[in-house]
Amino acid sequence: MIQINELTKVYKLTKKQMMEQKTKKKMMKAVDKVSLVSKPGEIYGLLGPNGAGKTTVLRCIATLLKPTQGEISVSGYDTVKESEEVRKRIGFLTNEIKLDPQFSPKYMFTFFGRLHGLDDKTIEERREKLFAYFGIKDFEDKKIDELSTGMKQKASIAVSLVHDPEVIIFDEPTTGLDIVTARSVTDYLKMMRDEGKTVIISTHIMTEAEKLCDRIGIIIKGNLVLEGTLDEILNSTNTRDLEDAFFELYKIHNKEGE
Ligand SMILES: Nc1ncnc2c1ncn2[C@@H]1O[C@H](COP(=O)(O)OP(=O)(O)OP(=O)(O)O)[C@@H](O)[C@H]1O
Repeated sequence: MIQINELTKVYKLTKKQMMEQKTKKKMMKAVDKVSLVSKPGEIYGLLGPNGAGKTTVLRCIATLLKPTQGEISVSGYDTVKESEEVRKRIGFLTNEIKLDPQFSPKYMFTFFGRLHGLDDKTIEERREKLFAYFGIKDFEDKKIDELSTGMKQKASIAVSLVHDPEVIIFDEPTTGLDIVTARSVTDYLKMMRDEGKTVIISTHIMTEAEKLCDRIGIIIKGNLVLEGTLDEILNSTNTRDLEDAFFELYKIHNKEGE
């Protein structure tokens, strides 16, 4: 279970960032009082456009960023005060975390397994299962550097699951993957959901959110503007699909200067 209570994250901008973003403001509020609950046995999807704050929310849950205000608990542990306990229980995937290019998927899997305190037999069993499922065996001994984007993503996913975490936090898990590989990832997420794990993902792909997520939170400019099952979202926006619902909300919540 993930419980987020009024999470606000403000970034201090460097001079370079101020120039790039053409702003005189020294602070940037990326997430504004977001509250949500992601439950075991459910896939929660954070859906939003580029820069909406999805990665920031997921990084705060994963203890990589400290909230400016608000609290987050994962399986009852506070992400700031009990970050070690949280880290033991989560599998985190993000595009920005790269596997060491010099090593192979097999080496990285064993390395992270040992880091989590697993014995070699358990690591081997998990590797067999995950590498077979994601079709990693054919390239398990190749250097990460020599792998395609899809192969790297598959290896990163397997490594993030080495300790069989109860909470899965995946930032845009299918970005850059072909349709076959993307389906194997979303099927795996469903399997973990059905095993009773807590799964939260971010996406900007409407069909993925529609098909995969049990509940969807729509985030625009750092605000969680609507949350619910697909049916609840369509009912409350009086629309027929998620894309239409999203644009209805976008018109209201993306006004300049807000
Ligand atoms: N380290 C940082 N310093 C300053 N600003 C940042 C930093 N990280 C993110 N931001 C800004 O915070 C806002 C939210 O970014 P975030 O990456 O959380 O959005 P996102 O919804 O994940 O976007 P995307 O879909 O493009 O990955 C953006 O305006 C971004 O430029």
